[in-house]
Amino acid sequence: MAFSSLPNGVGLMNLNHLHKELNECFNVKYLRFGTSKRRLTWNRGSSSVVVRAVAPNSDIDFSDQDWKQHYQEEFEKRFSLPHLRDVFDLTPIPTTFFLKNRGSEAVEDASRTDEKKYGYVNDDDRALLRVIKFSSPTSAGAECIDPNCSWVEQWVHRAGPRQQIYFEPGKVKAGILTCGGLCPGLNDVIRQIVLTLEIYGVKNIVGIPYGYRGFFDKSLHEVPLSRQVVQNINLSGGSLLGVSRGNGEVSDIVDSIQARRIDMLFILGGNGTHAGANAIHEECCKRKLKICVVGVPKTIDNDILLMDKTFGFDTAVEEAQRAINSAYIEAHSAYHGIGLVKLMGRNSGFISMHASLSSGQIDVCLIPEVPFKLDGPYGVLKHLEHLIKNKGSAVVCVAEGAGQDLLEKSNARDLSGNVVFGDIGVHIQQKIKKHFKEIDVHADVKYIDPTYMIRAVRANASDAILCTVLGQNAVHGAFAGFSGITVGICNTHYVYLPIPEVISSARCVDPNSRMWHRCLTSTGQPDFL
Ligand SMILES: Nc1ncnc2c1ncn2[C@@H]1O[C@H](COP(=O)(O)OP(=O)(O)OP(=O)(O)O)[C@@H](O)[C@H]1O
Ligand SMILES: O=P(O)(O)OC[C@H]1O[C@](O)(CO)[C@@H](O)[C@@H]1O
Ligand SMILES: [Mg+2]
Repeated sequence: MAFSSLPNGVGLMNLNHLHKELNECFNVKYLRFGTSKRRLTWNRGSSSVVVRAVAPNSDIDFSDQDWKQHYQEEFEKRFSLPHLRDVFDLTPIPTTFFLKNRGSEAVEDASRTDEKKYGYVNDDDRALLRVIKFSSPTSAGAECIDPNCSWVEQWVHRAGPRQQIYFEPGKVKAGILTCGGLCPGLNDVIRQIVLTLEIYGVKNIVGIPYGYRGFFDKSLHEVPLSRQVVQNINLSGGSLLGVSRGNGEVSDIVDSIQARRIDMLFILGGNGTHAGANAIHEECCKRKLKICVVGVPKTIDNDILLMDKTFGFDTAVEEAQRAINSAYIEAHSAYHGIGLVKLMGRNSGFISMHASLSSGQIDVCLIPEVPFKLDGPYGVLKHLEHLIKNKGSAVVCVAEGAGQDLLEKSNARDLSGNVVFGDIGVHIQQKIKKHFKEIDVHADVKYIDPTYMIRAVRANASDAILCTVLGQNAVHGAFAGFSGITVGICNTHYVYLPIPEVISSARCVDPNSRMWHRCLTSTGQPDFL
């Protein structure tokens, strides 16, 4: 990815590259200033997703004393939530979701409660997206709009139940699907969506098997869902509904949604799945279908923009830590032991960084966002030599997407079109063995690849709570009439965001952030360049 580097280390992205490398991480240090002129269409098969490109700051005239106001107006537009009212002339009805006194009699007599006034979220409620005021672009992790790094408030929509809804629950058919790779917590989210839908009064709830495939593979059938069916599913990992990768035509998928008479579709998945969800939403708008499409971001990689974290990430880190601990014990117990752990993280090193930090046992953490050399006087191998001599053992953690420039390029793609990476773990293992043989120093290398063990487990307590809130908010969002949105947590508050805003690029570890610097402090590793 080519950046034109500025003297202060700030990178400006070339728009042409965005189209080509949309799935990769950008360390763009200026915040986005989206303009409708700068919309970029991401074509894939028959589907198209509109994402707003990162505009160079030259688009903003900072000499205009009202530039902040213009920026905020533009921001407000970008983050406004698509609503059924944009397409239909609709009159809302009072909600059937009561916050208190949920006994059957109380529901009959809702007038007894004061909840009409309190406890609902107003459409005008907002949460702050950015909470740090950076004084300079050189401050750790600074994301600046203008060269002075001025403070500009950026508000996003608060999630939660509304007092007015746009569907009669008794007439609603709701569908749920899970797509992409597995992730701890999928069952928790499915469960919460079903429970919440039932509380609104929805009776017709179905699961679509194996992600989008369930819409176009005629041999697959809908799974009826109810409180009874989902009661205990959170006790195991995986997805009750199954997952898949692979392309379907968006028009076929919408044909199928239409034929099934689905009114609300809840889509749990990563960036690819969300791109599909947005394409489905746009196609529904085009066909004037009163269907709400609501996403719930799922990725252990934590690579979705703007969110504190995605569900499954905490659990993945906890599991990864166990693998690191085993590698440490092995390395520490062997004469000149070197433990090597490869963790998931296609474009983003969050799992590796956090597992390294939480374990406290890692000497070298390698992530996709930070280039490194294995050979040479400043390379990883030389450092391992030093560690073996001085400490007697070493433990290395490497993310799957790290150091891809050191491997032979392959053009292989998975069924969804994602690049299949070379195995950096095996490569490093071989290089370490070869290096120590060459210098005639004994080294006992133990390689652990816990990849699928990490994401097949059930959610831990903190993820289970996150899943609960996100699942419930997804249902509230659909009843509130929003479509083409996703749910998330920003600065500990729960919000709705337009899908294109969270998938316009992968969220990455910022090598200038405090967290990466903390990781370096903890490992004590040098720059490997
Ligand atoms: N641009 C797109 N338009 C329509 N559908 C898409 C698009 N990109 C991906 N998809 C579909 O989304 C589904 C999931 O995509 P993908 O395999 O990339 O997983 P993901 O959702 O990104 O999850 P993970 O984080 O596990 O990679 C696939 O069925 C794929 O066909
Ligand atoms: O082997 P699969 O199922 O394609 O999934 C692997 C991918 O899943 C991810 O964890 C994303 O969910 C990536 O880090 C990894 O490349
Ligand atoms: Mg993906």
